[in-house]
Amino acid sequence: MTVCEYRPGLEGIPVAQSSISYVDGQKGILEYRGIRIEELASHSTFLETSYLLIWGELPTKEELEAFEYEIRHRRRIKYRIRDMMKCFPETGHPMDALQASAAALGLFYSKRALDNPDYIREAVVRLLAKIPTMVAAFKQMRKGNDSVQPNDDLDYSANFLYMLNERKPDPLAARIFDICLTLHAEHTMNASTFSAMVTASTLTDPYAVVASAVGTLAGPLHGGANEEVITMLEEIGSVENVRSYLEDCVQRKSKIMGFGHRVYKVKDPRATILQNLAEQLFEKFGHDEYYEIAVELEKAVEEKLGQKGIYANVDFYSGLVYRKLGIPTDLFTPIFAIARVAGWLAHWKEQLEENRIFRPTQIYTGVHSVDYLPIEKR
Ligand SMILES: CC(=O)SCCNC(=O)CCNC(=O)[C@H](O)C(C)(C)COP(=O)(O)OP(=O)(O)OC[C@H]1O[C@@H](n2cnc3c(N)ncnc32)[C@H](O)[C@@H]1OP(=O)(O)O
Ligand SMILES: O=C([O-])CC(=O)C(=O)O
Repeated sequence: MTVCEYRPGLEGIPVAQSSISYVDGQKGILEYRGIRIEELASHSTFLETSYLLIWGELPTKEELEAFEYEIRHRRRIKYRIRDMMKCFPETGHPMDALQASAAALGLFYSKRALDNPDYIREAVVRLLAKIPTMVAAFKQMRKGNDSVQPNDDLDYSANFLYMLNERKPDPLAARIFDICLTLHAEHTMNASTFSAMVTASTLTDPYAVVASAVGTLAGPLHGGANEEVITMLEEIGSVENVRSYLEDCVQRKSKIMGFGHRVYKVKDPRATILQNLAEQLFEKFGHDEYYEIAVELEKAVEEKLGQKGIYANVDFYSGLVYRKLGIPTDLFTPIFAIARVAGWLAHWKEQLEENRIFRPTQIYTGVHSVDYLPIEKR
């Protein structure tokens, strides 16, 4: 066996063979199953893209209709899960609520049959269907309200916005939200997907797989950055303050949220699409004062840090889109999770096809043969 050198963060070390997605970080290319993200954003829907990611091919009309139908009729969550969520502290973060609720699904659907394609499909449908309902339910319950029941007349994205805001969304808003989900659905071996795969490799249930991935996505270096971007734009406050804010960050060696990526060394192609979506929303629903600050910050970061390959990533403009859709800031990362469930499940399914438990090694840096010191002598 070849022993590799230690690389912090496993940088550049392949941990799987996968045919799900591809990134060229120098050229700014992202493909799902070989199809460019720009194509999918223009022509596909989130559920069609999820099918593509999970089953490897675009569905026929009949396959897509059947998939959408199954999901539409699995959106409701059990009253016991709703009751459990009512007991969550209302000040708790929605990502923690989502992680707990996703894990709780395992209590209800505990019979595992990982070698049965029907079981896999059932779990995929259930998770894609119920995760948005859980996110919307917590949003209502933390205000002391009952959750809004799913509306069977509405498609996936329109229904989520409906459950969130208690009114049918504008069609453009729903379409733009759906594109956001497509953009966030998958991204090769990112931290939360790796977490999902490590969990999957023990042959545990898919709810545990998704719950561990949600916990990993929550951090500010990963999916949690979309929320932090808005906090940062608030802190900057005006276009005039952008350059001094950036200088200060560089001096303090603190990270500018929504910039930098392990793989992309140019602007993330999804950031370009998200910026365009934000502009479409501003045109129809009015401007956002933070947009000019964001554009100026992107320009300043490019000038200052572009030579180090630090450019806007997917988390930089997404928050500006969600704000215009009336979504509270602390729901931005749960929305990322709603989308990334598709990618996590695609990798779960792929992992099961040729599973080996993840068990890397470590380089021990501790001591040996130390005598035990009784407590009174320490
Ligand atoms: C969905 C997603 O997960 S997209 C990423 C979302 N995360 C963020 O936006 C948080 C801010 N960005 C970051 O923290 C990083 O760019 C990461 C975590 C995304 C990638 O990290 P890594 O590949 O490990 O890069 P690392 O953190 O080692 O940075 C390499 C160099 O670039 C600098 N750098 C990287 N990102 C940034 C940033 N956002 N702001 C300022 N400097 C940065 C580092 O300080 C480091 O500089 P040095 O070599 O002079 O010490
Ligand atoms: O790929 C990564 O490291 C981070 C990620 O999930 C993404 O960019 O969507």
